[in-house]
Amino acid sequence: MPELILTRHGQSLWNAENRFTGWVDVPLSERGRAEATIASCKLREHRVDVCYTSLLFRAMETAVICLTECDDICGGKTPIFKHDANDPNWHGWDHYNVDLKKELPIFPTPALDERYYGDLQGLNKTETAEKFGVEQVQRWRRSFDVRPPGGESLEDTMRRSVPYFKTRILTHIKQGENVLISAHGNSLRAILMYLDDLSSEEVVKLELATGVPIVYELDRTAKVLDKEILDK
Ligand SMILES: O=C(O)[C@@H](CO)OP(=O)(O)O
Repeated sequence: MPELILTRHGQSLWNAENRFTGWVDVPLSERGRAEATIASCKLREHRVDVCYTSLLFRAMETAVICLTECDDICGGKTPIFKHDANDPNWHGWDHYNVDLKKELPIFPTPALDERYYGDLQGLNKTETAEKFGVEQVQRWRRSFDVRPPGGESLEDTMRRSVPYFKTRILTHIKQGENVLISAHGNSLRAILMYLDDLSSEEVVKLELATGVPIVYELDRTAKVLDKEILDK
């Protein structure tokens, strides 16, 4: 049965500093790279045919580490970035290998970018809670439909991530291929909300750890059969 592996990127430099990040393109910390390496080892027994990431470097770094640190995951294929994510058959200047069957395509797409955090981007989360109150900041961070000032709600993020997930990414699952997605706390919360059929009240409690793969087994109609969180 096809597998769908979702991984939030490893710890970033701003996760370590407890700062709102959103669309700011912050790289992984040393610990984040170690988390991605551990994720790669945990996925040793799994095989990936195609990978999707956001356009943000921390998700790309995590994808590359996952696919190359323990390269059994690629089943002998070479991971290659495909820079036109809207064209599933795109072969531009990346196409140096004559045998397409030896490529493991990685599609970066803005549909999987983190929620845009608006005016909060760059601010320290604890200081922001002291200024605006813990409950208000928690509403901005975790509620389904409340927007942080100038930013996106989870619902807004879901409007771009879930249609792309359904029309583009699930197509691979329906063809029997295994997919790795490397993305962000909130773009993945939106996709998990869809996969696990969570209500807007339930999603408030959903927290995703950095660098921990979640493996779904689906059937060819994309119905979820099993789910395992590789947090041990
Ligand atoms: O800062 C961010 O972009 C996100 C994820 O790190 O934070 P939060 O935990 O508030 O969703």
